[in-house]
Amino acid sequence: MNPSIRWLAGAVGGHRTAFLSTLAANLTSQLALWGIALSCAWLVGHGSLTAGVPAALVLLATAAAWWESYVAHDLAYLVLARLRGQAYEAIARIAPARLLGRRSGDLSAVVLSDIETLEWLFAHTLAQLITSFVVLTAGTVAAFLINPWLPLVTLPLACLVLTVPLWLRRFSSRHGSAMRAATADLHADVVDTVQGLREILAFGAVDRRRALLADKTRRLARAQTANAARGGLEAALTDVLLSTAAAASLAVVALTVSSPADAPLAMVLAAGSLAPAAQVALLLKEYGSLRASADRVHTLVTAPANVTPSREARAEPGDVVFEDVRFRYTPEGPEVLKGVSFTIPQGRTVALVGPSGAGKSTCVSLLLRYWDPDAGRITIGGVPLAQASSLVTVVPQDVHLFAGTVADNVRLGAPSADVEGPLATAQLPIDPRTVVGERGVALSGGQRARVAIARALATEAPVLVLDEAVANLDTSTEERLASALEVAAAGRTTLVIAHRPATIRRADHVVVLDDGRVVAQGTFAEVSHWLE
Ligand SMILES: Nc1ncnc2c1ncn2[C@@H]1O[C@H](COP(=O)(O)OP(=O)(O)OP(=O)(O)O)[C@@H](O)[C@H]1O
Repeated sequence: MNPSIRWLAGAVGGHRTAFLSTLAANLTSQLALWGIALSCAWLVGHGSLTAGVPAALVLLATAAAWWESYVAHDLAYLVLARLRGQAYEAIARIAPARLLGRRSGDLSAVVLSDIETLEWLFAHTLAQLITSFVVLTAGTVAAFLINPWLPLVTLPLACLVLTVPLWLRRFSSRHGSAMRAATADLHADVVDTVQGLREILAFGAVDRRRALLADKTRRLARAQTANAARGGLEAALTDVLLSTAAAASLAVVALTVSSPADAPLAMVLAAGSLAPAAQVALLLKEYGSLRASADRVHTLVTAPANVTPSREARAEPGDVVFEDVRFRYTPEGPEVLKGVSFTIPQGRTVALVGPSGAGKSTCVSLLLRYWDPDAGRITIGGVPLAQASSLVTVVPQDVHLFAGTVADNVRLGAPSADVEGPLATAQLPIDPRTVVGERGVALSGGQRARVAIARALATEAPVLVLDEAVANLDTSTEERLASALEVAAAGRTTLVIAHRPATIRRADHVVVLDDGRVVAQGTFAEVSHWLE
């Protein structure tokens, strides 16, 4: 069995009772259906059984089918909920490092559509496969007891039917992967289009975008057509084999059953071993797409973390120290930080400056523990960052606001924090109940930046990272904000990345980075010739 499918089948282990209920209900329903056919066949042949037996079995089969549908879907959605939780944890664990290589639409396709596809595995496949094999075995044994010739014909043909999905398995896997990949690709482009709608309209790119989406839709349609054509071929082959088996069974019954009264029963017993084989073939028709989805979910959920797990100790505020920090984004990529050392004394502000690509944002990413350094270390108050990362908060360069109110966004890192105080410090005179719209579209760029500042202040973390936080503001707002930040930074250990001389001048200490190295540090006056 494919390792991803095996891993997913193992996920059912946490819901053993629901799985056993599904199995029992499916078995009861299948055996009751078989019993209906057998009792009716007996009735037709002998006329001695009362109609009460098939009627009771009909009731039993109906109740069991209803119960099975209920518990199978209960089981499926329990497992899907757990998988979604695992996918979310994986995204949190690997973000943002590994996510940088993936498109957000592709990621949401894994979390939404791939996991949803697996519903078929949990609600309609696992228990049903076991039941089909039980009914197949019982049917073959019963047929052997009544007429030893019957299984000699039906069993080889039933086994042949079971192998039909295997004949085309290579194609099924290929079609399934192509279909899931095309779905995810289209999903990613739709999400990208919706997110960038304003730019698309502003730059008159609607037609080109529509053509791109139409192209991706055609690619998906081609993958679906190929998959459906293979499914049709599988169904046709299965039908040919089943028809051959039915005709052969009829011949065996005609040649070997002496009493006409036993003939209907013999035919039903023959069908008893063929029907489960047909059901297995039908269930496995979706194998390719299930496998592709399982692979994608498995890859995400088992992706290793970028950083060692945090072990928050009772870290106290103190100096933030970078000691000979070295880092590269990928093992084969260039070294981006080549032994960076500097200190941000407790309660002071350090400005990190340097040309584009010098490694300033990388230092911030390491301080926020998106990645761990390859060598060297970062400490706060002498404690390794892994035990002190809750002391750090950030005002990022690209602010993301969630749909909701200003207060919801300010409280992102501190759910019970006071909102008015941080908003006042960030100099944002706004009603905290104001709805910000998706990604904060209802606010101006300057307002969004100030919500981000209030959000960072609300956490009361003693180490503050400002990544070009004033980039979105006009000159007068920037000046007001800069003075507000000075108040906020008082008592906090602050690292500012800024290109503006005014911001750099206000810092207590300036660290100049170039090509991943600290090339100078000191007061603004001491390093000013590096900044020209
Ligand atoms: N996710 C990434 N994967 C691979 N390389 C990266 C990644 N992020 C940044 N880099 C590379 O690392 C180097 C340092 O980038 P960084 O963003 O830290 O520079 P910076 O000084 O902040 O630049 P800027 O002022 O333009 O923002 C650059 O060469 C950049 O191309």
